[in-house]
Amino acid sequence: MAQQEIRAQIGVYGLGTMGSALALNLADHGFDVAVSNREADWIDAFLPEAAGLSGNVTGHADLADFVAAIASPRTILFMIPSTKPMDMMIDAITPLLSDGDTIIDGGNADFNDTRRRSAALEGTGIHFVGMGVSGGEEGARNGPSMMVGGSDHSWAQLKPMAEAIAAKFHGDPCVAHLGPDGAGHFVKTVHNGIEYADMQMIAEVYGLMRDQAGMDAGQIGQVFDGWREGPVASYLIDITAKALASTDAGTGQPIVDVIRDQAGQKGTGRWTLIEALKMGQSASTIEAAVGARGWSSEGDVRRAAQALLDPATQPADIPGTDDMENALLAARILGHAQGFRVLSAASAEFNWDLDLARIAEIWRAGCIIRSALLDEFAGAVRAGLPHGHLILAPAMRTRLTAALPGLRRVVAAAALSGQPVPALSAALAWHDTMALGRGTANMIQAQRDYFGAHGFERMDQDGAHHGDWLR
Ligand SMILES: NC(=O)C1=CN([C@@H]2O[C@H](COP(=O)(O)OP(=O)(O)OC[C@H]3O[C@@H](n4cnc5c(N)ncnc54)[C@H](OP(=O)(O)O)[C@@H]3O)[C@@H](O)[C@H]2O)C=CC1
Ligand SMILES: O=C(CO)[C@H](O)[C@H](O)COP(=O)(O)O
Repeated sequence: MAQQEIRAQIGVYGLGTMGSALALNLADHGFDVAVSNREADWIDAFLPEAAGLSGNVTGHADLADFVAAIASPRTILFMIPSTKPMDMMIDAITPLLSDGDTIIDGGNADFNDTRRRSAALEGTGIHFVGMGVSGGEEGARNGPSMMVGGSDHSWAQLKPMAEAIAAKFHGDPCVAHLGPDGAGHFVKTVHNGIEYADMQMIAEVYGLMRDQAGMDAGQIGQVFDGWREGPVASYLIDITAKALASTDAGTGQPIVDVIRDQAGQKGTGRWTLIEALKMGQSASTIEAAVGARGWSSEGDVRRAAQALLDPATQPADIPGTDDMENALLAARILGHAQGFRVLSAASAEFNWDLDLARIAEIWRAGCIIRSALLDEFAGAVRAGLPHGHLILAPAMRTRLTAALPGLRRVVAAAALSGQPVPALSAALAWHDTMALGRGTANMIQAQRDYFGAHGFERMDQDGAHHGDWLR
């Protein structure tokens, strides 16, 4: 067969961490892959890695050659920054494409951009897919979780390849077509928001052990190692245990002890919040996590403030590690419940008809937030959420009743001893807000009516009312 007759089933553009791993995963599963990259050197460096895999991998420095190497209708996956570079690449590649071809943005995109790009290509015959990919480099290489938004036509093209390379939970591929345009990227954004909250909660418990219980990294690592099999078992607990056991080659110290306490962020956590707030939702655990990353960047101020601020700490019994495990368990349920609530609101807002149970199912393996609890979440969502809330599902109520005492003791001890636990506190405060039939918003309404004549509803009469305020 002549060389030009061999056409790849998929093109992968962008051979960075994620693109190269996904291309290798595809080739490992027998798919023929055409690859390209802005800097051609990366293509030459990449191709030897793909040698010997079952699929044929060809490299193409020229964009037109890359497109020509892919069988029609084409499926082209971009793993590049989903910001300006994605717009530039859409502009560059679109004139080379034909009716029925699909461009996939597999990066972490703001779903508003995905909707804009989908709308711009509407009617051109070219389809646009926003696909969230989770699992980091290792997941991309060996089985990620993927959240797809786009047309049925594109999904039909992509499905066999996506299902083959996805992580499997008891044989079920962790990938699904979740809706049109921005649905996949929105779900990935909320996944990352939950990821932020979970990471922050773990960091807070680590802080209690380090700063209040006086444990060193090795000792804390052993506690997390012991949690790898229990109810809080998760990928993030796993890597926390491994990170705590890792040593810095240069100094011989635990590596966590030489890392500056300043967290980076690329936007997905913040986007979750922005979208939640726009829809009148509060994802307070995620907000606490995003805020904590923000405050962490003010290291110089915090070091100066430590000498100036008196925390007026009070004696506290530092809870044992069983309480801390329960605190993480309860807070993880509450954090996920907020995430699912945001998804549910977005589904209604954008008419996506998101299948929340399927979303929970495709998060059971491959993704960063995979955990022992996710199968329980999936079961609870599939059974139907009372009043639309995960925390009201019978299995979750049972779990919360057992774990909340630990969360309360941890938050109380942290407050007394001056240890910041913003995400754990936010989780508890949200639980208690939801558990209080008569809250305190009557006072907010009184104040609003007092200063602004905004009116209020009464419990005993219909209609809008004003108070006879003393002035
Ligand atoms: N790393 C992770 O854990 C995860 C990342 N993602 C997302 O995947 C995408 C890729 O991330 P990752 O692989 O980590 O990033 P890398 O930095 O490893 O690679 C970035 C890739 O984008 C290319 N690129 C950058 N700018 C441009 C441009 N202007 N035009 C064309 N190509 C460009 C780079 O090409 P060049 O070699 O020429 O610089 C390179 O191939 C991002 O959207 C990221 O958010 C999603 C899930 C997890
Ligand atoms: O999508 C991911 C994991 O799911 C990426 O690793 C992402 O970069 C994580 O977000 P941030 O860099 O803001 O911590």
